[in-house]
Amino acid sequence: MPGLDIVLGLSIIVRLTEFPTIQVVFKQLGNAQNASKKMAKKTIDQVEVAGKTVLMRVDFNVPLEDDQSISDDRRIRMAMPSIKSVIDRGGRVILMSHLGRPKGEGDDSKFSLAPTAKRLSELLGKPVAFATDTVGDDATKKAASMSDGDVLVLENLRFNAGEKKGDGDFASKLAAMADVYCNDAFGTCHRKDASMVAVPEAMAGKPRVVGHLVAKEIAYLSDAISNASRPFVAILGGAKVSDKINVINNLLGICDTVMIGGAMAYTFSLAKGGKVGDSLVEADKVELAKELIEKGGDKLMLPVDTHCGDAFRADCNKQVVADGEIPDGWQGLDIGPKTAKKFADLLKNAKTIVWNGPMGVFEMPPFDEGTKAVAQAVADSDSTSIIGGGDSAAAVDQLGFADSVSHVSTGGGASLAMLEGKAFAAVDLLDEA
Ligand SMILES: Nc1ncnc2c1ncn2[C@@H]1O[C@H](COP(=O)(O)OP(=O)(O)O)[C@@H](O)[C@H]1O
Ligand SMILES: O=C(OP(=O)(O)O)[C@H](O)COP(=O)(O)O
Repeated sequence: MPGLDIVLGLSIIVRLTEFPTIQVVFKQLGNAQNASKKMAKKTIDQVEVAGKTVLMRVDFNVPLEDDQSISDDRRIRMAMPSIKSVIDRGGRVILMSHLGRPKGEGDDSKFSLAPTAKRLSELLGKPVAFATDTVGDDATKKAASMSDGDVLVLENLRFNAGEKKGDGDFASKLAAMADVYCNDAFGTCHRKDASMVAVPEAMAGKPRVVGHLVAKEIAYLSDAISNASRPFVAILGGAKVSDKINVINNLLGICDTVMIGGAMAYTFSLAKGGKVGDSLVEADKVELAKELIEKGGDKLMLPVDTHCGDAFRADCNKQVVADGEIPDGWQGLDIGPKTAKKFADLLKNAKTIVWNGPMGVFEMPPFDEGTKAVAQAVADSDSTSIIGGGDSAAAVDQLGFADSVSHVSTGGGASLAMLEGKAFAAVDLLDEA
């Protein structure tokens, strides 16, 4: 049986097969009364799978190029131990995931999971079947004709409106395909989508377990967060502004400093009465941003300058302007050099760093410079550093910093939710060991 190393703290390493019960401690920092909540979840290695079908929720929400090739396959590679654990023991695996946020209108084919099935087949060195739907004729037929050791990837769960709604009927159809449920989608553990909650609920009475990746991420993050040394800095960036702006309030109560870069910075510029041109903003979060500026004081570090372009293209005209002075027709695409230096200077002395979201459009040089400067500062610091998120992981890989940080997590929003001390309903309902 393949082993899995779980790093507990910074020095103790145990093998999952020798220590199959995951003891997870969630502890909200700075809140002694909240103490800790322990749980021990059954893992995929503890279930008899020979001749059985395992319905495994994975997070194959990978970054794609315009031609739909995968620019970073970390999330697929990280799901391999659980997949191999099942097929090596004579089980069958049906993989389900979402990719992106398809709107269900127009052509959503760019959100197809077909490229991930192809990549998985290359990694496994064996054919992987792909169903062009999730609970329709193709999936049902292909699931019914599987042999032991086979792997089938279903099309994007979010092509069905029932996924985001947590629809019971959709969940029952997925649940009917399998004998065992496995959650190995760490990046999606903070969601209550049908595949995360309603499907395991519909499979009550059958084994419902966590996979290697979920076990490893939760063990590492809960330990690193609950034993965090100070100064403790959170860095937030990226493009999921409405998701992440809501966590800042809690992070201000937990961390010593919260740094803001990426697209979220422009909602704060607006809140300060600045000009943001065509930058990405969330107009309905401006009032919240005002409150956060007031509450955060010096703890909340905002950009002082921005690198902007006159179009969302690498070959656009570019200039650096002071924060809040972006001209009409221009958009902020990265933090500016003064901000990068300010952030780097503070990060030098940090002892714990949790980072989610690139500082700018790192896929489009030179708008990768802010992310690179912050990554360099994290690498140079003497800290426990955790970088989470599909695009953030791609950024550190692409910019060559993946080996310089303590932990690259497959979940951005999920690692922030853990930092906030939030419980995961999608994990809580699974079987105790
Ligand atoms: N100023 C900006 N304007 C537009 N997009 C941005 C900006 N800064 C960062 N981004 C984009 O944010 C994306 C990543 O956002 P997000 O999904 O929130 O991160 P993660 O996947 O790491 O959680 C990247 O594709 C990056 O190009
Ligand atoms: O990429 C993800 O989250 P992340 O960008 O916070 O790491 C997960 O796949 C969850 O996707 P969602 O935020 O569209 O639910």
